[in-house]
Amino acid sequence: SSVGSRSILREVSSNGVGAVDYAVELNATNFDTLLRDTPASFSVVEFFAHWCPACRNYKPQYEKVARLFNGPDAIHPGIILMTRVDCALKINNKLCDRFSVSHYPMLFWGRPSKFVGVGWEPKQEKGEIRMIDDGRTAERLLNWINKQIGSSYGLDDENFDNEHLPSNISEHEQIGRAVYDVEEATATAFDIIIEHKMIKSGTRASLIKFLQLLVAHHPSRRCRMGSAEILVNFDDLYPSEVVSVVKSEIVGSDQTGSAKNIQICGKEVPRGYWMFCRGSKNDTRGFSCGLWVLLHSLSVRVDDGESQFAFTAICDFIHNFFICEECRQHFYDMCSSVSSPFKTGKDFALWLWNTHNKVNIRLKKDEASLGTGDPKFPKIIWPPKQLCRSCYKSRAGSLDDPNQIDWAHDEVFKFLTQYYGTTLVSFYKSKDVPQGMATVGAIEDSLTPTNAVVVPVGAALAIALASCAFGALACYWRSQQKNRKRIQQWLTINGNGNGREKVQLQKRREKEKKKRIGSSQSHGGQRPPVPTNGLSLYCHVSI
Ligand SMILES: Cc1cc2nc3c(=O)[nH]c(=O)nc-3n(C[C@H](O)[C@H](O)[C@H](O)COP(=O)(O)OP(=O)(O)OC[C@H]3O[C@@H](n4cnc5c(N)ncnc54)[C@H](O)[C@@H]3O)c2cc1C
Repeated sequence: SSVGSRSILREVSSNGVGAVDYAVELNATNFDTLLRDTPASFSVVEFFAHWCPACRNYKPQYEKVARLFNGPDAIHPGIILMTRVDCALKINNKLCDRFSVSHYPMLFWGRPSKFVGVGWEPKQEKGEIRMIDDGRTAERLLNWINKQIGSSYGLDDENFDNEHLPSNISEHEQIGRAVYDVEEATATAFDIIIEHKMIKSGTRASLIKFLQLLVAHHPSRRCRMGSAEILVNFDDLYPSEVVSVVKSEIVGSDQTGSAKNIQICGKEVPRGYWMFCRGSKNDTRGFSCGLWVLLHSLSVRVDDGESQFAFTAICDFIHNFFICEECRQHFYDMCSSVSSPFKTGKDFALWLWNTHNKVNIRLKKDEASLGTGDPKFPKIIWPPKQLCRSCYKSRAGSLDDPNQIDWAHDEVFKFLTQYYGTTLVSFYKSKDVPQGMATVGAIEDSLTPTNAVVVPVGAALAIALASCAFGALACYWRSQQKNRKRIQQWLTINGNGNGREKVQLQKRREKEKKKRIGSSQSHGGQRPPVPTNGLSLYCHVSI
């Protein structure tokens, strides 16, 4: 079964008896991928067997801890990924052997990337993966964890707080995690568009333009690939009114249903929580912060020749698809006040930065009078001197008005490029991923492409498609349109045609589409139940 955090972390699965499971169930097919891609700093992996009575008794204890860290309402999200692997499933045999599982439940601790592609042996006690030797109850497990990371989490923690972002870590270091928020914002924006049925004849072109921008310049490779897939299948996924009439005649059904299955940044996203954009109070930052970071990260990646295109793509996207009425209106007013087209990427990036500062100033006043701001993240003119001293030419000027500050614009642009370019993706890059794995990682800085990219052929094709960006897509897009026209002409010439021909035509198109997308399915079987030896705390396994 698919165990993306989308289905488990976000919606938190029901375990069939009314309660929910917070721990993410992994299996041999997704173990490495999920642990490699998680933004969490640490991971606990519980090896268990569903037939083991001790494991069943232990489950509520484990879940009490998992509740704190996993799921959309986690009190401390994004720090520890709590997972479990069912060793009684045949599919997991090798995986459980890899970790020398000798009893159930058996718990391990480590940085998520340290679990990828490796195993554990009893002699390895001092290695980077550690066996948790005292986690028999929820209290003891949480104490064990607290000792490892110097935290003071409690099972009764209820307050939403931001203490997981240690105050001694600068914003500059934290931005490295923002790439996960950029993914989250992209997927959330897309979910909102689908949920609110916002793709209409008047907004289609604007979405296509924005998707083109994402394909070319999104800092996350998996979002680039997802955007490319949506773009090339756009007509099938979101038929325009004219086409949808023709299509529904052919297949006799409404095609728009398939749109819901598209996950623009892969099935793990949205995860349901924010990292860099997490506020100190619920609902203060999150999506709108992630959206700003996405826009800035796009703005520093566009070339001079694309700057005007990027400007209109972003303005139109916010105008048509940002569901905050006041925000979209104000932003569009600022877009409309631009009188001459942008000629350089630098001018466009600086315009967006300045526009964001104007929003900050306005909101600073509103939040002060209404008390609606996040006390830990007050609106400021950005970047402050602590982040970029060289951005300020002199000390003079009012910090309440960006226009009165004597900005060193070249320095501001240099800073923006660094901050939203290389630093934004640095956290992922610095993650210790085993050799060979790094090249198939989901996120990669498009400003600093690596030379030696080794990927499977299928992925290479998709990446190539994504990298070719505007040119290839425009070309592909046009050929798709032509194909569609040909079909329409064919239908017109043949009138209603006979039913069999239409069905054949539709089947051929479906087949071609399937070929393009490819399919991946996991298979699992069950190992026959093994009798227990009656131990109440652990079930031993002979290996
Ligand atoms: C296009 C758009 C228009 C909006 N308009 C409105 C509105 O009219 N009214 C309203 O109430 N809310 C509006 N919002 C939401 C609002 O701007 C904030 O996103 C929200 O209040 C959360 O604020 P935050 O503290 O997370 O910081 P945000 O303003 O969301 O900024 C996110 C991060 O960007 C960085 N940053 C801050 N300023 C700049 C800058 N000038 N240049 C580059 N990076 C910067 C900082 O690291 C900051 O943490 C808008 C959002 C967007 C995306």
